[in-house]
Amino acid sequence: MQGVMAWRLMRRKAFSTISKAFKSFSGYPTTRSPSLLELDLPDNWTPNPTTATTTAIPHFQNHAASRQTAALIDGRLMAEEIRSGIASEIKRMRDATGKVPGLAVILVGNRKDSQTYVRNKIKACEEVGITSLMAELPDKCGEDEVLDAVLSFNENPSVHGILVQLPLPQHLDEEKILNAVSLEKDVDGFHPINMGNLAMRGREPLFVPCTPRGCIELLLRSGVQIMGKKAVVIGRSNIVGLPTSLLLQRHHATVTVIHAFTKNAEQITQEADIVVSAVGVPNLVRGFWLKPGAVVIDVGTSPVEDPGSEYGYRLTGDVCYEEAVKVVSAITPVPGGVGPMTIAMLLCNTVDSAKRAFGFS
Ligand SMILES: Nc1nc2c(c(=O)[nH]1)N[C@@H](CN(C=O)c1ccc(C(=O)N[C@@H](CCC(=O)O)C(=O)O)cc1)CN2
Repeated sequence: MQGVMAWRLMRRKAFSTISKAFKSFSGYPTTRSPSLLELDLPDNWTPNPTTATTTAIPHFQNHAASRQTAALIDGRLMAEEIRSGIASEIKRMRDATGKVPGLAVILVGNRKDSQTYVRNKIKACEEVGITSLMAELPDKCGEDEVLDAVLSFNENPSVHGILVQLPLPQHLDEEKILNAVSLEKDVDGFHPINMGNLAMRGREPLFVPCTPRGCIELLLRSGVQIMGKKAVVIGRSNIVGLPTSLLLQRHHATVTVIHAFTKNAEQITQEADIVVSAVGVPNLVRGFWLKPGAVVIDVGTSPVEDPGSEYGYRLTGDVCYEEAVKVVSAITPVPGGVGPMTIAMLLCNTVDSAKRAFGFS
């Protein structure tokens, strides 16, 4: 009896010590485990100091000698086909319902790249028959102004898709703003509930994020079998790496995610049948990282100085293209691979949303 009492006393004391320890982490409710959730470290990749032209790698040289050349996965062409299908679908919708889909875009600040992407999205909408609305806000605007724009588009029945162009200026709370987008109109698929449904088995997200959906479409339309394959996703961002890894799992691949803290990234990637890279580090993935015959989807698009080109720079992927083409069986180019598919998938998501709203199939 005494033993039981002593054990109970000990247990109560231990519990009180643990809960005190939890409470000492300011801001953490006691139901959360700090050791599990606190380690949010940025992925600061160290760019590869070598380039394709300066370092010879024996493994790569072997393949270079065999002059194997990969098939090009043409994202521009596929996106064009998809856009033409969408245009017909919208015509059918307009004929049947008298209505067309509407997309609202929120652009904050004056980043040149974001302005270009938004311009291209609006042009793509026009071409297929989607009505577009735009809220352009200055770099220094307050969070309330952005939230007001989101809320007014949430209420607008002629808007079926809302997107907030990322990245937002630093002073704005991205999480709060993205959470404010109506789940039914979140055509980027960035809402945490949508992402949660994407992650869970047996659940269906309302929208699949555009770039990850584009990556899978590129694979499927190229006849690449995903089921049972080893896939490596390089990068774990919320908008590309994470949802792409979830989608590949949904297609029954065995997925490994590589990030800035991964040891032996090269060896892990060497085993993959499918490699999707989305870190934005030019030429990070060298030819010798890749398994002969693998399929590569390169999401990275970094501007790299190039005095010889028209604008003084050229867009470069994460994968060293000149080396990779001699090793793999198929690869997306940069530009002209994933980028155009991102916009095509945005149009698809907007049409899907309008169909749901109109009860049209
Ligand atoms: N709200 C969002 N913000 C951002 C997303 C997104 O999906 N939703 N993705 C990226 C940017 N992006 C779309 O917004 C995007 C990037 C690149 C391309 C593209 O077509 N690239 C071309 C090259 C274009 C050029 O020459 O400059 C290519 O790869 O061929 C389209 C869309 C971050 N923000």
